[in-house]
Amino acid sequence: MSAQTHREPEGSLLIAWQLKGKNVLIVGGGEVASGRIQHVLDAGAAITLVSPADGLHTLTKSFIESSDRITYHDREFNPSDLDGVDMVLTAIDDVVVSRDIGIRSRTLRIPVNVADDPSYCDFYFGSQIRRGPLQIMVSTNGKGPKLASLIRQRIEEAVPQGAGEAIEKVGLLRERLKERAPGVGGGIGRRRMQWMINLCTTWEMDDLARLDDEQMERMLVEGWEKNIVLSPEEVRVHGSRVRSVENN
Ligand SMILES: C[C@@]1(CC(=O)O)c2cc3[nH]c(cc4nc(cc5[nH]c(cc(n2)[C@H]1CCC(=O)O)[C@@](C)(CC(=O)O)[C@@H]5CCC(=O)O)C(CC(=O)O)=C4CCC(=O)O)c(CCC(=O)O)c3CC(=O)O
Ligand SMILES: NC(=O)C1=CN([C@@H]2O[C@H](COP(=O)(O)OP(=O)(O)OC[C@H]3O[C@@H](n4cnc5c(N)ncnc54)[C@H](O)[C@@H]3O)[C@@H](O)[C@H]2O)C=CC1
Repeated sequence: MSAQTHREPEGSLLIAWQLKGKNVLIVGGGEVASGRIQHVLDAGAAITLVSPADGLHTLTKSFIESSDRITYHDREFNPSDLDGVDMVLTAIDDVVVSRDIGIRSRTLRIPVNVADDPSYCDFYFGSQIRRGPLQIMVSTNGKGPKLASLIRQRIEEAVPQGAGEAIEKVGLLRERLKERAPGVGGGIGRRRMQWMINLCTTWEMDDLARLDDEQMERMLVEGWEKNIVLSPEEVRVHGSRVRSVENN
């Protein structure tokens, strides 16, 4: 056994939780809650927001006014707010009520984040970067949130400009490839994956970001069908093949 296996685990599970169409209860409407609202809206969920109107942050107010996915209640938390929700986030300035919500949520087996007490959290937030479908989260597992934020800023500077757009285009191309060559697993799966790997490793991100509809079609008809990956030059200049990568 390696030394690694003897150590107490210090991490948490990093996953991209799919919340589209789910119901999230947010208790509190201050600055921290406004950040939570943004993240949950980005994830496509519906929000029930419970917080007295006199404590609302300006950002929270603007979310309530502009989003049709927020149901707002101008009052304090009530235990029946937990009925039928898929996730609970509390960001209030009352640690007794916070912990009570944490305990009730756990009893009901609803995943909960209590902003002011990590020991009542089933999961933590992290410092996030979003560029289209690209999502990067820095977590220090509760040890140093401010440092997480500073590290995130350094990563932000290092992420290539076209990364979000490149991922968007690769996503579209993968969908079209699966339509053209359907089937799960087996030989076709292996061939599709090798072709995508060759494409992603030989093309610059900026070139991927510039791919248009017609060029994608050419890559599939003249590339995939012949088991090669066309170069950006070949894709842009129809017919004149300059360089291509064999798909093996
Ligand atoms: C455990 C966790 C639970 C959770 O919130 O999910 C948690 C807990 C607590 N934070 C506290 C304080 C601060 N939090 C921030 C900022 C952020 N906090 C975030 C996440 C997390 N904070 C989770 C772990 C994150 C990780 O693992 O790294 C970020 C990353 C994401 C987000 O909130 O969206 C966001 C940065 C977003 C960005 O900039 O990108 C700042 C800095 C600032 O405000 O500028 C301060 C003051 C400075 C400091 O303390 O570092 C306190 C009070 C401590 C006290 O009383 O002393 C607690 C409670 C406690 O620790 O007991
Ligand atoms: N996890 C994190 O990243 C951070 C956590 N915190 C902690 O998070 C908590 C919230 O911070 P802020 O948003 O800055 O506070 P805030 O004071 O701006 O907002 C608190 C909100 O909770 C509402 N509220 C209070 N009691 C309520 C109840 N019983 N039911 C419903 N709503 C209620 C208030 O009306 C207000 O809208 C604080 O305890 C703070 O220490 C602070 C900074 C970062």
